[in-house]
Amino acid sequence: MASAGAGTVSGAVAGAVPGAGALGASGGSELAIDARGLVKQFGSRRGLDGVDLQLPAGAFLSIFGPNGAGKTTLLRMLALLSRPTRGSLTMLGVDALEEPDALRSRVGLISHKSMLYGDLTARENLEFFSSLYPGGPDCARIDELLRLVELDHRRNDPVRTFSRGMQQRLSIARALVNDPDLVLLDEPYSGLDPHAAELFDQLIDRVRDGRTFVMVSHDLQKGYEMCTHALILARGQVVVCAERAQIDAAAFRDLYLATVGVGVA
Ligand SMILES: Nc1ncnc2c1ncn2[C@@H]1O[C@H](COP(=O)(O)OP(=O)(O)OP(=O)(O)O)[C@@H](O)[C@H]1O
Repeated sequence: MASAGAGTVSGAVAGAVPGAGALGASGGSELAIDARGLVKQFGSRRGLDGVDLQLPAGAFLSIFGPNGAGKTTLLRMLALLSRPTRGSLTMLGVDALEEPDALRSRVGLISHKSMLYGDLTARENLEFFSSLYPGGPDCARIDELLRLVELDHRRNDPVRTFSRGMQQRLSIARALVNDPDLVLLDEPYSGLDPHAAELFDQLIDRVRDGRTFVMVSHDLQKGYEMCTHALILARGQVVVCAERAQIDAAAFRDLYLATVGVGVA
């Protein structure tokens, strides 16, 4: 499965990593993501250049790659914030290009930008985001989430008075307010101190149950440790796509380093 190479990288990868874009989706297992031939054209520049990805439900995929490799472009597509120029994308069994609205409530996004309203309290933020989904605000769930992220005692404080780590915890609650099946993490550790990062780890562990995660990370070691599956992009193409169990850690690091400097499309 190590697939479509990016320039010099493909030679280094060939034969080194098993599998392909199928990520060990064994017969019969449900796919959370089934992307085929995704292309994103920005004028004369190509952000994604034929990306295939088949990810089983319940997996944790870490996406790596140098600056400009296409990680954000791919994540934005999965978050239904951007459409591919070409290709197909099915998520959670739904055609994401034909029926994006049917998917929005099933996908949550946590990025290094908190996407919270500073003048609203923690609770008001969650009520607002909850009200965007069918059924309106779910007060019991909001209370449960505030306890989960250990912000119950700050529920009535404006978010602008929160530390970065606290905002990040609240953004997890925001992303989970609609109980999504697919959670997208865009460099969630960016700007967190070691303690806040540890708390964030614990929170992610506590909300893993049955959900599928996709995380973009520049931290090779952390991203590798957390994932069940790994994807390396360079120049908008898939360089490596494999179950972690199939990847030797040292070889993976070498493969990743080989992409640095060839990522910008
Ligand atoms: N809105 C846009 N308009 C034009 N080009 C874009 C746009 N968004 C992304 N690109 C280009 O697409 C390519 C991939 O960008 P992308 O942001 O996905 O990379 P990335 O892997 O997330 O990089 P980084 O690690 O720096 O965040 C780059 O060449 C970038 O310049």
